[in-house]
Amino acid sequence: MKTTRLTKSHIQKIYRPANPKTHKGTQGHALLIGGSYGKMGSITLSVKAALHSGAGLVTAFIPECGYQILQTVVPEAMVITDMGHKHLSNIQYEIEPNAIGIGPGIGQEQGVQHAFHEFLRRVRKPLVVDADGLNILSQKKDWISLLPKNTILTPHPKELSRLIGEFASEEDSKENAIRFARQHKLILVLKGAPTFITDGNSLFQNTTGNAALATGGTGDVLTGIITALLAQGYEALDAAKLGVYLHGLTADLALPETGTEYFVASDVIRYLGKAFLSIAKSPPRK
Ligand SMILES: NC(=O)C1=CN([C@@H]2O[C@H](COP(=O)(O)OP(=O)(O)OC[C@H]3O[C@@H](n4cnc5c(N)ncnc54)[C@H](O)[C@@H]3O)[C@@H](O)[C@H]2O)[C@@H](O)CC1
Ligand SMILES: Nc1ncnc2c1ncn2[C@@H]1O[C@H](COP(=O)(O)OP(=O)(O)O)[C@@H](O)[C@H]1O
Ligand SMILES: [Mg+2]
Repeated sequence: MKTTRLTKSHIQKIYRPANPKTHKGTQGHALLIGGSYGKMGSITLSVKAALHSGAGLVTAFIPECGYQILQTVVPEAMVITDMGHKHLSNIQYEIEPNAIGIGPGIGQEQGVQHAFHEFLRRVRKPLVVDADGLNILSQKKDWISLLPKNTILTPHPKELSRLIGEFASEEDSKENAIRFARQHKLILVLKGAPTFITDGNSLFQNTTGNAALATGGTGDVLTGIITALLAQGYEALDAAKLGVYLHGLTADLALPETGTEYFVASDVIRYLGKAFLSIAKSPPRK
């Protein structure tokens, strides 16, 4: 399959600057579902990244033990807690988000698997599934059919091999991932160096990013960025392309200032403003 490189001009055709008259009610409501005891950092990073990617409202759905952490670290986010103390057990909420991201830090316990299954049976929104959400799907392959059309999956190579199996070469793995995306009508973000994106019919290769991103939590941040873009009404493939490009661009912009070693996942969020500004064709309108 022909590979299209995601250049700045390709991305500039996707990016839509905010309407000056917009308000938080029209900027999209992103719901991020994740976390467990010892892994609240993952969903906190996703939530923060969504807020810094233009979502008008962001809600976190987390196990009860994360309540104070979330409310303290990210006062801009709203929080709904699960009945489960350390892990998710029953994903129920009364809000109507425009997009949902699920998976970072949730673990794969029985109770979590059950809650995830019940969630999948009901969900009808634009969706991103990452991390342990993908690992659970790998164990329960028949749940893949419950994913809404154009759901975005964001596996790293290990998560991908759990999902579609091991192959002799990266090329074979990519070919099979493309087939998987086509068969299940999903968008796959094949994270790596570089990241590829496919909807099963076309394949895109990202051109941003560097080794500074090789640090825990940068994938959790990507989940928050893409979910926020979906919530703002970007089509799934566009949200994946724009999100992946901006995510890598933060590391490229940071590199001369931070170097590789110093850079952490929070720095992706810190440089998101500069990344958005550098793809804008003109300064933000008043
Ligand atoms: N601060 C936090 O709370 C963090 C929580 N995290 C959560 O921890 C859980 C486990 O996620 P992990 O991804 O760490 O565990 P996994 O077991 O899914 O993946 C780690 C394995 O994948 C391999 N791998 C990763 N990227 C690779 C690449 N580009 N090429 C080849 N191999 C690669 C690693 O070598 C390692 O063997 C998830 O729920 C995740 O969301 C992580 O996101 C890290 C940060
Ligand atoms: N050497 C690298 N060059 C470019 N991007 C990288 C590199 N290493 C990691 N990344 C990016 O960092 C992110 C890591 O995601 P992931 O493995 O899910 O991390 P975590 O689960 O810890 O948040 C992916 O977007 C991946 O493409
Ligand atoms: Mg990850």
